Amino acid sequence: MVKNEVSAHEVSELVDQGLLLPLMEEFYTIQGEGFHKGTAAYFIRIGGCDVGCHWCDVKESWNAETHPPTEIYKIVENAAKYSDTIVVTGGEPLMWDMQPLTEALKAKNLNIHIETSGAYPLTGIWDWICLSPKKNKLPEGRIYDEAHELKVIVYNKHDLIFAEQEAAKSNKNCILYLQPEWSVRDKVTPMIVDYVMANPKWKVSLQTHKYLNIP
Ligand SMILES: C[S@@+](CC[C@H](N)C(=O)[O-])C[C@H]1O[C@@H](n2cnc3c(N)ncnc32)[C@H](O)[C@@H]1O
Ligand SMILES: Nc1nc2[nH]cc(C(=O)O)c2c(=O)[nH]1
Ligand code: SF4
Ligand SMILES: [Mg+2]
Repeated sequence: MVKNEVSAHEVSELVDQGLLLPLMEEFYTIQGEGFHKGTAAYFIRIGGCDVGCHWCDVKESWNAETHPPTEIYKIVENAAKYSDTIVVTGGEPLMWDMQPLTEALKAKNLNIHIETSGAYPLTGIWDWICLSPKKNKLPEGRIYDEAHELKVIVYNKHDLIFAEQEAAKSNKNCILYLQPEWSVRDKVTPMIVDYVMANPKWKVSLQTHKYLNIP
């Protein structure tokens, strides 16, 4: 091995420690969904997810092996140039230890948000947690107490029952959103509208970036 070159074993240890993360993409855009929709933010998309939502709109993220292990300090240095609001998403970011990345972002005084299914234990320091639970791999533990918003994706009417079950587990300040699954939006959006008018503790969330044709 050439001097300074890191072995595959060392890479995997650094990934385990959260010092390298499989980076799929990063982009500056407008947060399209949920409470912070309309706010400019820099997105960091970390690869790897085994939750398996059949309608997932980023299936290319699932296989972590296809995304290069990237030094968190490079990610942070770059992110800080664009925005003071950073959204960490994936893939499922909580598959990895988020403590080092979020500490490094905080050292730059950035606001850090996460988009997560909660399928893995909560790590990291967050200013905003968007929990989007999935039936196939339910969240566990303290994330229900920590989440600022609960965003349930509605693909069919049973998802409204699931949404109520998940809301019952969430903290009392958690803001509740129903978001249409994109491919069936024409069918489920009217159902969500009726449901929110009948049950106004819920709010509608749309994937507004897709209407705006931005990333
Ligand atoms: C791609 S996921 C990545 C973060 C994390 N794995 C999660 O599911 O929360 C980002 C957000 O997009 C939502 N989402 C994914 N596919 C969608 C679709 N087809 N329609 C609507 N929302 C979708 C997820 O529920 C989540 O809130
Ligand atoms: N503009 C924009 N807003 C988003 N909100 C959550 C997203 C995600 O994929 O996590 C997302 C995304 O991919 N783009
Ligand atoms: S948990 Fe998130 S990234 Fe994983 S499959 Fe579901 S929507 Fe996609
Ligand atoms: Mg998205």
